[in-house]
Amino acid sequence: MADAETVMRATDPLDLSFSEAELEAHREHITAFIEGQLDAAGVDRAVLGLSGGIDSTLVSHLAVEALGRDAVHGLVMPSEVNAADNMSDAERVANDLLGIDYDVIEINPLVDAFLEAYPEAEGDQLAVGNLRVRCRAVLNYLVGNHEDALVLGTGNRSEALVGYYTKYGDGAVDCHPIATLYKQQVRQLAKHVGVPDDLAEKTASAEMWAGQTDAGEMGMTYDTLDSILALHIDGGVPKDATADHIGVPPSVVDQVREMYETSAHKRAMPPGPEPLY
Ligand SMILES: Nc1ncnc2c1ncn2[C@@H]1O[C@H](COP(=O)(O)OP(=O)(O)OC[C@H]2O[C@@H]([n+]3cccc(C(=O)O)c3)[C@H](O)[C@@H]2O)[C@@H](O)[C@H]1O
Ligand SMILES: Nc1ncnc2c1ncn2[C@@H]1O[C@H](COP(=O)(O)OP(=O)(O)OP(=O)(O)O)[C@@H](O)[C@H]1O
Ligand SMILES: [Mg+2]
Repeated sequence: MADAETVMRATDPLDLSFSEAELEAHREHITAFIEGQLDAAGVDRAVLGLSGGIDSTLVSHLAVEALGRDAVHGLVMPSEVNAADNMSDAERVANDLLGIDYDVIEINPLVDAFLEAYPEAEGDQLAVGNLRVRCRAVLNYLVGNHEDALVLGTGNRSEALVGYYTKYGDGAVDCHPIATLYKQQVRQLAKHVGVPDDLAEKTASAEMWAGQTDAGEMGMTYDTLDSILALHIDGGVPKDATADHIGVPPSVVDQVREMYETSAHKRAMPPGPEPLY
């Protein structure tokens, strides 16, 4: 077991790679966190969406380590825009890797019902994509209420810092077990705990519409994003020095800062006015 003294953070803020001791420490830290969250809530079950992507694969794996396979319920929730191989990967994770109970729930009828109620949004790619994500959140909480289970989030530090998630969609959860990890560290930890490489190295996609990739939409890879977040946003290194260090134009650093600033509302409780009295 790694203790605090053997787990030294890298001194180079650009070096986001963990040592084996650090990976083991994160594994223990996160499993203890999951267990602690359930204990504090007085429940002994957890539910989460399984997309076949690496974030949900890692969180479900760590949840099973923390709670045991009988305590974790997976929901595979395909829509018409999900790639079939991602949905079969999600079932592979539930069946072969973890051996947990899971349901496959098609969300198209739910999405269609909303669009029948409000046809004006039909064809609005982002609004309908967010609707798909929020339909899954409703199902997570339906199961969570019914089974007395907490809803586990799968958001990582990279997504949280730039608001790359749907407010009250995949952001609607009871806790965020991998919130401290940049995306590339999610992949490292996944490999460390035994997730097969083909899953750990998969191209990240929100799958809110057909063919969407995170890197395509954000206009940069997670490696670039992570480096800018670590140096400039978390590390306080000035824009030009960050751009030089990473080898990107300063405008890319500006873009990340703008995403960070305009998504501040997603990282805060909804505000109300100060008390009048
Ligand atoms: N300043 C402000 N103060 C308070 N609230 C503010 C606000 N600005 C917007 N808002 C509210 O926030 C809403 C916009 O936020 P939101 O509804 O989330 O929508 P939005 O941020 O526009 O879109 C979600 C983004 O996250 C990405 N995503 C979503 C889901 C999963 C993943 C993934 O990686 O798997 C990625 C998706 O591809 C897209 O780029 C506005 O309609 C408004 O209601
Ligand atoms: N089709 C789906 N079925 C069930 N849950 C889903 C589905 N699509 C998305 N989710 C849930 O929404 C979360 C956010 O999606 P996101 O794409 O950020 O993560 P991921 O798919 O696990 O990993 P990656 O970012 O590498 O694609 C997922 O981790 C999962 O919990
Ligand atoms: Mg995904």
